[in-house]
This record gives sequence, structure tokens and C-alpha cells, in this order.
Amino acid sequence: MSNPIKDVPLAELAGVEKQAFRDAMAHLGSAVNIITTDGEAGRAGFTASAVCSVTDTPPTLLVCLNRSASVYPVFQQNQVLCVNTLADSHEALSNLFGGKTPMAQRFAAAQWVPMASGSPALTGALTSFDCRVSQVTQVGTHDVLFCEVIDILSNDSSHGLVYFDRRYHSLIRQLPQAR
Ligand SMILES: NC(=O)C1=CN([C@@H]2O[C@H](COP(=O)(O)OP(=O)(O)OC[C@H]3O[C@@H](n4cnc5c(N)ncnc54)[C@H](O)[C@@H]3O)[C@@H](O)[C@H]2O)C=CC1
Ligand SMILES: Cc1cc2nc3c(=O)[nH]c(=O)nc-3n(C[C@H](O)[C@H](O)[C@H](O)COP(=O)(O)O)c2cc1C
Repeated sequence: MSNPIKDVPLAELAGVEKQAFRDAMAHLGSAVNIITTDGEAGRAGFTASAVCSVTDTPPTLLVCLNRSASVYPVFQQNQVLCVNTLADSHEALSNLFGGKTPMAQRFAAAQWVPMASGSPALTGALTSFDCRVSQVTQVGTHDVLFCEVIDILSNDSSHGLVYFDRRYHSLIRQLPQAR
């Protein structure tokens, strides 16, 4: 059977404007994460919603990082990182790591403990995934970092944080039913 899109000359396909894409993406709720690294290029961190699970064999996440971000060269050189998934108390911290703030000021706003890779785990994060970058693919403005998970720290008591419709929302964890 013929593929109707494949048979249309590319020049005749309408395409989608960047703003329309962003407006549509604002409808996809996502977890909020602070991605950290430490190593020979120094310490750095940024907020990321473009994070997802790739495979459990070997356990692998992907993180999309804009190559124009100030932190980009640090991540490129260190090749290790920690994905810290934020709890509902971390909204202000997410904004600090979301750009423009000097790196020392970002890290001074919370407590951190080094994971095996040397990357900082955020105290109180829902989960911290310690990773080594196993593969990198460039797509448009971003690098897609494939990150093999080498250790995990979890906290099963905090409520979650979701970014949806350009705003933060708390994701309330159900408490176990009293008997
Ligand atoms: N993947 C990314 O690089 C993301 C970057 N951001 C940045 O955070 C700031 C605030 O974002 P919003 O309040 O959500 O408003 P916005 O209108 O800039 O973005 C709406 C949605 O579009 C997507 N998006 C935004 N910038 C993108 C990019 N450069 N590449 C791919 N997808 C992108 C995200 O899903 C975002 O939630 C902006 O500077 C934005 O660029 C936010 C979310 C994801
Ligand atoms: C909620 C939120 C989600 C974001 N998600 C991403 C992301 O997935 N990838 C990315 O490269 N930048 C993302 N950003 C933007 C980066 O956090 C920001 O560019 C980074 O802190 C570097 O900023 P700087 O160049 O001023 O240091 C996000 C920002 C916010 C507020």
C-alpha cells in the first residue's frame, strides 16, 4: 500500500512553525528535573523537562540539552551527570536552575551530596539517577544525551512537581489508607 505523505514532494508539505510547536508542547505535562554534573570541567546544573526513559537493559535515560546553554561545555567535557527529579517544594529551585543565575548562586540554594560519578545529588529530590553519558546525538539545536544509570537514590515521601501549561503544579501522592 502506498504511503500518502511519502509520495508528496517535501516542498509541498506545510511544516509547523516553532511557536505552534511550543504552544502544542505546553500541553504535555512533564516531570521537572535538575541535571547536575561535576568533574574536570567543574560543577554545573540546569533545569530540564526533556527527560525520559529509553530502556531498562541497560537502564538508560535520555536528556535533551540546548547547545547554546551556558552549561553545555561543562556537560560535554565531564561525560557524567545526575538527573534529580524535583519534589513539589522545589519550584523556586527549578527557576534558579532555569537560566541566567550564576552557577554558585544556583547551588547555594540547596544541599547536595556527591554520587559515585561525582555528580551532585539534590537532598530531598524524589529520585536521583547517577549516570555516565553513553552516547550523544545532535538533533537541531539540542544534543540528546543517552545516560546509563549507575546508581539511584530515592525518597518515597514527597509530593511530585509537574510542569504543564507553562506553570508548575503539585502532584499529590496518595497516603496509604488507614485501617
Ligand atoms: N527542551 C527544552 O529545551 C526546553 C526549554 N525550555 C525553556 O524554558 C523557558 C520557559 O519555557 P516555557 O515556559 O515552557 O515556555 P515556551 O513557550 O518557551 O515553551 C513551551 C514548551 O515548548 C517546549 N520547548 C520550549 N523551548 C524548547 C526548545 N528550545 N526546544 C524544544 N522544545 C522546547 C517545551 O516542552 C516547553 O514546555 C524557555 O526559555 C524555554 O526555551 C522549557 C522547556 C523545555
Ligand atoms: C521548566 C523548564 C524546563 C526546561 N527544560 C529544558 C530542557 O529540557 N532542556 C534544555 O536544554 N533546557 C531546558 N530549560 C532551560 C534551561 O534550564 C536553561 O537554558 C539552562 O539553565 C541554561 O541557562 P543559562 O544558559 O542561562 O545557564 C528548561 C527551563 C525550565 C524553566
